[in-house]
This record gives sequence, C-alpha cells and structure tokens, in this order.
Amino acid sequence: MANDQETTAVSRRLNSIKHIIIVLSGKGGVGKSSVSAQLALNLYAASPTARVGILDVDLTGPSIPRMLGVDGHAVHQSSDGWVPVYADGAQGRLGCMSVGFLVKNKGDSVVWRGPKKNGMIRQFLSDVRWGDLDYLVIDTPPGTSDEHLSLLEHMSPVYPKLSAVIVTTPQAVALMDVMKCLSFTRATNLPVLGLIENMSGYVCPCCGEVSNVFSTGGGKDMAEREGLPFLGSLPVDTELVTLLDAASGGGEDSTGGSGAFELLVRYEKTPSAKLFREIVSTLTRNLAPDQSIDSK
Ligand SMILES: Nc1ncnc2c1ncn2[C@@H]1O[C@H](COP(=O)(O)OP(=O)(O)OP(=O)(O)O)[C@@H](O)[C@H]1O
Ligand code: SF4
Repeated sequence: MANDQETTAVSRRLNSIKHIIIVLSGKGGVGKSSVSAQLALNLYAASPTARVGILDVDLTGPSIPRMLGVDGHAVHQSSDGWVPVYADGAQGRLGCMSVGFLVKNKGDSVVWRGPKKNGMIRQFLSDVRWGDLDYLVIDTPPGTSDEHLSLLEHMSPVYPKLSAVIVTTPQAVALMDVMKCLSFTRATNLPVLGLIENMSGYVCPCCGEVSNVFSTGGGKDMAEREGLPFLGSLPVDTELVTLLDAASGGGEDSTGGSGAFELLVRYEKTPSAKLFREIVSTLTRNLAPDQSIDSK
C-alpha cells in the first residue's frame, strides 16, 4: 500500500495533467507500444499548443524511446526530479520517460522482482517533472500484471483523470485475452475509451490497397458485444515499421535517428497516419467531459 507521503508526491506531480490514457493489451506483440507511440505523436500534432508526455512502464521490454527516436538519450536529474527526454524539434511539447533511459547498455534486460518494479513505477509517477500536460499516454506491459495494479494503486489520488485504450489484433486468441483486460478494467473501475484493432488487413506497399489477408472485424464485433466504443482498425503497414525502426537510427534507410518533427513529417505520409487521426478524433471526443464510457 502507498503511504501518505507517496500519495501526496504522486498527486503533486499528476495534478497538472489533464488526461491520463493507459494503453493495455491482453496479449504481447499486438502492437500496443506502436499504438502508444502513434497516439502520443497524433495528440501532439493535433494542436500547435498540445503538451504531451509518454511514460513507458513496460519495464522488461521498453520500446518507446526507440520508436520516438530518443533512444540512447540520458535522463537528467534536477533538484526537482527527473527531467523527461524531449523529442528533438518538438519545442518541449513531447516528453518521454522510460526505464530504457536508465539501463546502461541498449539491449540490457531488466530482471526485477515485484517490489522493485513497484518502486520504479512509483518513482516514475512521483519523480518525473512533467509540468503542465494535456495528455499523458502510459504504455504498459502485455496482460494485466503487478505493474498494472501498482500503477492504478499509486494513481488513486488522480483516478478521475484516468482512462484506458485496449489494443488487440483480430485473431480469436487475441480477442479472448481482451476479455481478461476487460475483467481488469471492470474490477478496478477504470473507464475504457475504446478498442483499437491493429494489424487488421495488409497495406500493399505497391499500390496502398488494403487487403484482408487475415481475419478482420473481430475487434469491432467484440466492442459491440461488450458495449465498448470501437475506435478503429489499423492495417499491417510496412511503411510504419520502416519509419519506427528508422526513428532509432536502426533501420535500413536510417539517417542516424530523427527528431519528432522529421518523424512526424514522414509519419504523416504513411497509410496508418490518416486512420490514426480519425482514431484520435473519436478518442478525444470520448474523453471529455465525462470519461465513464464502459459502464458495464
Ligand atoms: N500496424 C502495424 N503494421 C506493421 N507492423 C506493426 C504494426 N503494429 C505493430 N507493428 C510491429 O509489430 C512489432 C510489435 O509491435 P509492438 O512492439 O508495438 O507490440 P507490443 O504489443 O507493444 O509488444 P510487447 O508485447 O513486446 O509489448 C513491432 O516490430 C512493430 O513495429
Ligand atoms: S494490391 Fe495491388 S499492387 Fe498490391 S499485389 Fe495486389 S494488385 Fe498488386
């Protein structure tokens, strides 16, 4: 249980954030981190004044710094806590914090037991100097584990600001795991903004046509059945993968890493970007003023 001092420290930090969106998935590898990164980029791009943060609490597999092109940057400790790493060219409007910045070598894995993970999450919530933010996007590990519980427990003072987005692929096995996410959100009274079906169909790299080579539409059907808003489908998009890899300086067409502005210009040209803009516009409509969407 969090003590009073910890609770006060978390509220002090998070009170200056308007909306906190937690990205969940029942299964690993469905694209939760790429959806989190795209969500942060789109919220940042949606208005010239929007201030956005992204917190990566996927402690054993942090991939957000790589996707935002800030991999390898160092986190500075100021007298008032950790300063987030700001994406180059984003004029301090797109900040990121991840355990990926704290491990010595890129590729080192973090092998921690529950209490240490819990302590790290609490520190992320109480010690990062986000300042005023419109949105904080939180990328979580797959499934619903100790990390999720400690996240919610520590954020209890700011619970009304929280909501979740669930990412799935259309396959039956992934959809079954969405039900576990829903049990979790219902048991913890976490409002669900909606479901995103990722890797639904395939964008042909030659002509841009979307073909439904795999099953598709399962996410939409499930959302309807469960009374959840369906936020949209994203196809398998090879341009997106190339872009997110290149952002870290690791892709074939890499220019040694790109800033947020360059990343955004290139992202805007991908087939995913247009679809994601629609997702963000539905999602932001659902956010205010009452976040209680999933009332089951
Ligand atoms: N729509 C998409 N089109 C093409 N590739 C995608 C798409 N979404 C995700 N990917 C790719 O699939 C891989 C897994 O994606 P990602 O890391 O976002 O998944 P995850 O659910 O966060 O995984 P983990 O379980 O490791 O947390 C990445 O290489 C990513 O670039
Ligand atoms: S989608 Fe169009 S370009 Fe792509 S393989 Fe089919 S016909 Fe060819």
